Amino acid sequence: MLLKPEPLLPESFAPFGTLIETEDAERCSLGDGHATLYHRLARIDPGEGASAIVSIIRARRWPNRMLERLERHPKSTRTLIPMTTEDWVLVVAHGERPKAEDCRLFHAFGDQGVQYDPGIWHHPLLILTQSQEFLLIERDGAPCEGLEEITLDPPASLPWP
Ligand SMILES: NC(=O)N[C@@H](O)C(=O)O
Repeated sequence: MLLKPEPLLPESFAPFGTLIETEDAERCSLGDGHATLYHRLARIDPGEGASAIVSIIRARRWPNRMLERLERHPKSTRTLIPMTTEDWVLVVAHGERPKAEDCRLFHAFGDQGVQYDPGIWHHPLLILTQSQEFLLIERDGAPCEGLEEITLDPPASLPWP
């Protein structure tokens, strides 16, 4: 199943979580006008009894165009914000056991981050360069604690080599 990229817009991403970007954000001037604060871009939900932590993921380019699995983190939101300006892409899906045809492929600009709602299926990070770092705001715990995975069989595929 060949996925077709869609632009990452607040309304198209809303069923999966929150798009994090400065456009249309409430803002105020700081430091005598030398800075602008873009306020409350997302609200973190670390899940019951947990706190949120900040981590960094260094993603490497996916080795081929075949996407064979999805993952989810049922207990908390998961916030991913690129630390460099390169565009990137993301794949998300709804449902208890989504199939390749349920997957949506979004093309994100380098100044767009996302916050997945708890339990939203997503593919591991997909970047367009060799390596890119992302700030991750996640539920405190051991790395990958609570991660669930499913296999996409048949796989979904990216529309580029
Ligand atoms: N493996 C990987 O890139 N995972 C991320 O999507 C994440 O949510 O941690």
